[in-house]
Amino acid sequence: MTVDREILIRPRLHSKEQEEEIITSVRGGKPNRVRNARRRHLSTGDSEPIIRNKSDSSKTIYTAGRPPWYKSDGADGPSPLVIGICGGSASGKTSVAKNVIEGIDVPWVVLLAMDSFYKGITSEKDKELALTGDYNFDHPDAFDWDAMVEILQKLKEGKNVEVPIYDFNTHSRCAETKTVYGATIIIFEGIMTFHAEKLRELMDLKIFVDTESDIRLARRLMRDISQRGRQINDVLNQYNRFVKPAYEKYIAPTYDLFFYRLFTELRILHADIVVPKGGSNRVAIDLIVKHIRRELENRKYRVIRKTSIPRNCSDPASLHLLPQTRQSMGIQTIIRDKKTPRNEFIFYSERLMRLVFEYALGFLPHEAHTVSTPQGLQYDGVRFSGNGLCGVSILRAGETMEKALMKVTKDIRLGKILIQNNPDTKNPELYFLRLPRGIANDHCVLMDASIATGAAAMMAIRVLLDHDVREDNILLVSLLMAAPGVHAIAYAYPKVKIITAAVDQTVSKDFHILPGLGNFGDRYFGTDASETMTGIKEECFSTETDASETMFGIKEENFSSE
Ligand SMILES: Nc1ncnc2c1ncn2[C@@H]1O[C@H](COP(=O)(O)OP(=O)(O)O)[C@@H](O)[C@H]1O
Ligand SMILES: O=c1ccn([C@@H]2O[C@H](COP(=O)(O)O)[C@@H](O)[C@H]2O)c(=O)[nH]1
Repeated sequence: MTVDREILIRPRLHSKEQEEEIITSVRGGKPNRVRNARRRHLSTGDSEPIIRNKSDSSKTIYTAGRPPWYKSDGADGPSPLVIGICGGSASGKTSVAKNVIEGIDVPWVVLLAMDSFYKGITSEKDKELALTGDYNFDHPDAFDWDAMVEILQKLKEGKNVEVPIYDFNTHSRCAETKTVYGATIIIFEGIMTFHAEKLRELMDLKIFVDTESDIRLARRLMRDISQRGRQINDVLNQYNRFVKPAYEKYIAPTYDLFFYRLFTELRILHADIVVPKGGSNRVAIDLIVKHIRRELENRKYRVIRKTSIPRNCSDPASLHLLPQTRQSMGIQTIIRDKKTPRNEFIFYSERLMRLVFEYALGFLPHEAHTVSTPQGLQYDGVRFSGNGLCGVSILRAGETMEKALMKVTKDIRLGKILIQNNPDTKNPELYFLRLPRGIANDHCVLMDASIATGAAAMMAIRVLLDHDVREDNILLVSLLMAAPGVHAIAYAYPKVKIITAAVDQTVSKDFHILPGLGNFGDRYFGTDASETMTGIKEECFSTETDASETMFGIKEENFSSE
């Protein structure tokens, strides 16, 4: 397993040390709260959980999975396709996985490494053995099989999981874990991925990467010396004592008839496809990609949005509804009225925004704070006790809320996310991203004027999490939400506080909130729906970005807004 510089998105602000941190990244998503600039070799955790598609730079793939769109009520949704990739150490498993991911071109993919499940060593004696290549990491007993099965099973069910992170330098698990979400496709790669029956049962396709032993040894020598801090003699010793025999006994018999006959009592042939020459075998990769695409088509992959909720389903604990006073009800009545002219619609919706923001700010952490009044007396009050506060709008309707947020919060830093539905796949896609600098330590007010199925909001939450914002530091604020959207978001992200002025019960088949208030953006901006798609993008890119800076089709920019 190696670091591929090319496929990482690197935001431009990084200093040399931060850059160092990024290129130490390995496969998968971002380690939680890993802030170590020291170059480390970890089992998992690309610093940016994104892969750029080399053949089409406008496509972006999220390798830490996608939010569990399905099962907002524990119900259906197509099961993800699980692909197992097995092969000897340094055979090119990771390279094959990445080439396949780029070829299949779906936005949400989980890339999980078996290395993450090494038990690791704790005793001083074992550490000394590991140093000289005398500890056996190539035996099934070196892995935590129960954790592997549990995590893969959960991902297959669309749930999010905490994946351990393994440090090859210290031969131990890191304190941090990495949050990974279920996805359309889950790729699980490692030296013994076909070893356990319970794991094999979860796999829909089993690929074996077959690379000559001398090439594997040469690659391993280079990798272990340059990335895992080993000495040449120790690498050779470990290879001869453990890696080679384990390959012949546990790995090769899962696909190779010769070794299978030698160890027939242990293994049967499991691989569906054998890829000779690994990642450079374009023909094999193309065939695999075609097969996977056909499978996905058969499974009818779509973001299935919930347009209803089960009967008697109570409100989730994370939902906070603005107190329904006559004042807020009166404003709602005006903005829901189709006869309300645009200037009044803007005026009253902005009033409602201020009310809902004031209410939302009450959910931020506060601490006791005493001040002296001009009369020389003390007043025991409270003040905001968080690190910082920022607002992020989901374009375009969320942008209408920025002015109201700035009226109630002084000097707030703002960011924007543009998410649009792909008209063919109906999947939400990320087009534009501009987040305030240092957002990871902030409480973040995520805003959208109306939320129907919750798909765009969930993607936006996911983007914030990918930028290290803590789930419990996110306040999702809107004027109107549909109940199915509330439940879907609360199920996927239970720690996000959902704050809204109103909840309507129904979403129509074409994803309109009923009774609703119409298309908020169109009514606010005075546009009509047919102009909306192109209008938003042009508006967004012409005012906020420099097209030359657009990376990989998504503009990702960190800035501080004064
Ligand atoms: N087809 C190839 N040609 C040249 N080098 C390769 C090829 N495939 C992989 N490598 C290199 O070999 C090393 C191991 O590859 P990797 O995909 O990480 O293997 P694994 O995941 O099986 O350990 C890496 O340094 C990688 O860049
Ligand atoms: O602490 C450790 C854990 C594992 N290894 C070696 O790693 C390879 C598996 O990783 P690949 O990326 O698939 O090559 C395995 O052969 C172990 O020998 C280690 O050296 N130290």
